[in-house]
Amino acid sequence: MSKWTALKAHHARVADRSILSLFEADAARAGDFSTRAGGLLFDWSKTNIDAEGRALLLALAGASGLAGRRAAMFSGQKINETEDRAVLHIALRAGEDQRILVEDQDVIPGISAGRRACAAFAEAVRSGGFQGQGGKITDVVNIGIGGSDLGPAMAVLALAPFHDGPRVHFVSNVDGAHIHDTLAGLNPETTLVIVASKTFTTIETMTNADTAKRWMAKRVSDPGAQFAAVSTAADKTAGYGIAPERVFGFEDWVGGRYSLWGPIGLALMIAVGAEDFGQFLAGGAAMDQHFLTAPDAQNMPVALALVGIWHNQLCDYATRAVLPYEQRLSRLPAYLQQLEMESNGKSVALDGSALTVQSGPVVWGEPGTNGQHAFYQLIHQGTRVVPCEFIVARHGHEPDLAHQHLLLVANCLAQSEALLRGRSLDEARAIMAKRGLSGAELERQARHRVFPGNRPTTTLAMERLTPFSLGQIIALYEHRVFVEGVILGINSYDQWGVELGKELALALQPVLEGRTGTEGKDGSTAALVEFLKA
Ligand SMILES: O=P(O)(O)OC[C@H]1O[C@](O)(CO)[C@@H](O)[C@@H]1O
Repeated sequence: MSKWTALKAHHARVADRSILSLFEADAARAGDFSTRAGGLLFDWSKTNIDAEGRALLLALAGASGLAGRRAAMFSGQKINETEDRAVLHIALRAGEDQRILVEDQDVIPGISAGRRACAAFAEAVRSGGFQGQGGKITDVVNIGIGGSDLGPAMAVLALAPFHDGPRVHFVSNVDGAHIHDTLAGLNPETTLVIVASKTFTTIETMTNADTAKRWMAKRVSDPGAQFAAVSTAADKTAGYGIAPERVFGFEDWVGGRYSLWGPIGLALMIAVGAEDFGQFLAGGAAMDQHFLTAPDAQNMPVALALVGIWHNQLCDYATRAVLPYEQRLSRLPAYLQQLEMESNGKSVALDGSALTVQSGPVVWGEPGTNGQHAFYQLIHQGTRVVPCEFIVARHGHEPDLAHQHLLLVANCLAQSEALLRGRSLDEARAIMAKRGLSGAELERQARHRVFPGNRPTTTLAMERLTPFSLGQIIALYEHRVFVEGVILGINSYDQWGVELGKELALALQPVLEGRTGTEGKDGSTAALVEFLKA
């Protein structure tokens, strides 16, 4: 029997079981289904996975070649086969004493030199050693999209309590409203623009960079002097007129959505300083060590992946909600959408054959408690089950507002408890009876107040959101995506699915300008062009 078949048979046997019954049968369950790594706690006991299910999932992971693929990634082998590239974001946070070879070349010295160059520039911007035409830099605008935006934007917000540098803004959308509203109120003479693009060809980024240059040129005699670039394409940055000392390069074996750890993190480094950025890297490196050395059964990224596989593949839950009870992680769901969906949203296996399992799930979410007053209604009482992943810290950063943090934590725990327990019809009837209802009206009202419960959740808990713990969490999710991708048998590191839309958008520009016609377009697109063309 294949590992998948065995798992499916097990799932069929336990699918209708109540998760609460697992706690009743095993007093030690919470500890047994919790995984710890460097101060983080991942509680996956509020799922329907039992000891047998876990053993079968671990066997599946083992049989998928996880150990070999992990070793291959960490040793610089070209596991991104469709792009013929190594996958080495882990090298960006590795210590200077490590050696990682790509085609017999140690990549660590180059990474260390790049890190030092970024740190020197970031510190110069922060201290005033680097100035704009109008003096010390007050504002930094990072222009990038996808992996060149979501990571730094998420992390800059997450680490707000550590900011002591200039204000940092992010422009990503080609919608002119984004750059217009961001630049409004900024002083071009004290603004630094970072053009962040791995390829330096992305149309949104290059269009916004041109707009920023024109805005700056109105007040600054040499706008290029207040531009920096982060890219793998040194030839293109030079062509754009940015002096080489402000160009920070990285290698093509760093995928866009995995690039926050290197020069793409420049905006973060300017905001919090090189030392705190180093702590962020240290957190990521600590998670790497854990992932490499902890046995699979005690391995946190593996645990997250097994829960993900169980819910997506066995239970057929098509989405998962990421719900940080931490306002400053409000961009984390968007960041994870790219990380997870661009990585594991594929229909083809490594060998080019059609995938025989589902691709990765839809990832979405919002911070708690806001979500509670918006979409949790469906999570509690809707007909579809949405596995929820809660994230919470023991402490906030506002000692004067500790009572608010306590309320936040109470809400987080209450949600997973409510989703586990639910409320039975009898309990709802008792509540209605207490309110003085009886008969058919009591019955009718009680039915609306039933919570089915038995809805799976996990909770990732930490001491406090710091540069180090943020690094741990981001690396944790990266490795989770890797493990899920290995189990699904796909390449998590290419993204061919983004190409077609880009090509068609380019072709539609002259059609919308009226320079070419709508021949060959489907009826809907042609009609929309007619309606929307300027
Ligand atoms: O950094 P670049 O090359 O501008 O690309 C931005 C983003 O665009 C994508 O290629 C998707 O369109 C992402 O993978 C990438 O993060």
